Amino acid sequence: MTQSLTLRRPDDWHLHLRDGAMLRAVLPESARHFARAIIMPNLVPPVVTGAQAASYRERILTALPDGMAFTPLMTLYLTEQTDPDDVTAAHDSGLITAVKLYPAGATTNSASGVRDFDKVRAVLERMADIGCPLCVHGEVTDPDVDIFDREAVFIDRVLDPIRRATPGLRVVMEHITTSEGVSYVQSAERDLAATITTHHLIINRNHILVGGIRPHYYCLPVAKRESHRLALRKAATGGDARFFLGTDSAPHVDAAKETACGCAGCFTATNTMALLAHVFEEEGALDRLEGFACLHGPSFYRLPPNEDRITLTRQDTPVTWPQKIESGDGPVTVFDPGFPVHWRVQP
Ligand SMILES: NC(=O)N[C@@H](CC(=O)O)C(=O)O
Ligand SMILES: [Zn+2]
Ligand SMILES: [Zn+2]
Repeated sequence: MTQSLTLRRPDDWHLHLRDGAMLRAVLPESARHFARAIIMPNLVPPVVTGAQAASYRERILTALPDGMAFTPLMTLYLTEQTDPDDVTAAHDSGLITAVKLYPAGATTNSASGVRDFDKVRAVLERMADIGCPLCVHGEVTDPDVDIFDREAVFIDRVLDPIRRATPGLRVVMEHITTSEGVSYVQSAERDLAATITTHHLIINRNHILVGGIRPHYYCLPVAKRESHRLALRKAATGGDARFFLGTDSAPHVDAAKETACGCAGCFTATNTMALLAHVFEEEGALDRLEGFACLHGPSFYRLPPNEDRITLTRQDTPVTWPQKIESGDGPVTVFDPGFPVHWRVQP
């Protein structure tokens, strides 16, 4: 029996497109299914000013193949030197949708991130005034904190103090990976939401480490134990509008992943919607996929939902997708869930 599911066209509220040849290779993978995406600014060098965001936006639009529609929602990379007036101008003109906070050293290309949170206080206050959301990579970088505890410790030591000190600041905890992250978001009546990735609904830390080390499952925040994965599944499929899709699709060429010190990031743009249909079906929540992938994000960002539709169909034989995308600098491995998937997005 063929089952089908029609949804509003989804958006991706956390996406890495990179630049140059990699941008040209991965952009169609997202634009094929997604109408809009929040574009992460962690290029080398990062997208720090409004002028840099404007030129990155142009490069994305230039890389978009003819006939494809896609709206990049730009972000600025917050540094200790960020000028509140530049943020205001970029936000008021509609150029940027959010500002991204990376604790210095927390993840890929985060060296210019924030070390001393007092130094960004004025920018955060300005963002609260103008209604510009802050997207947060929520991990402490303190070497004494175990990598599996870094998200929970960040909430207590950094995020909650920032939110208390900056009433009205609208915050998205990006790519949450823990039950503590879920509970923290649920504890806030307003001004707080979280993105959840596709891969964190599928893998736990055993998938990375048992039976051999799997570099393509290594991302940051690193996948946690099974109880956390289950908490994320419950949050994503539970219908709560504070949780929405941010794939964190983060391409790295295989040579940078399959090496002694491999980069963090899972590339899921190609098969995310099929995988989400699988996950939501398993949870008996197919009717809530549209909320998670198409409605809750626009509602938080105060944007209209997309008017056009996509259709997912379920077929008896497992679907296939390319195992790798050629990037110009080498192949990028597409996330492999490790189980057969029967859903596909109708072309
Ligand atoms: N998620 C990752 O593991 N990597 C991201 C950075 C990030 O989102 O933290 C990347 O840019 O590769
Ligand atoms: Zn991150
Ligand atoms: Zn990311």
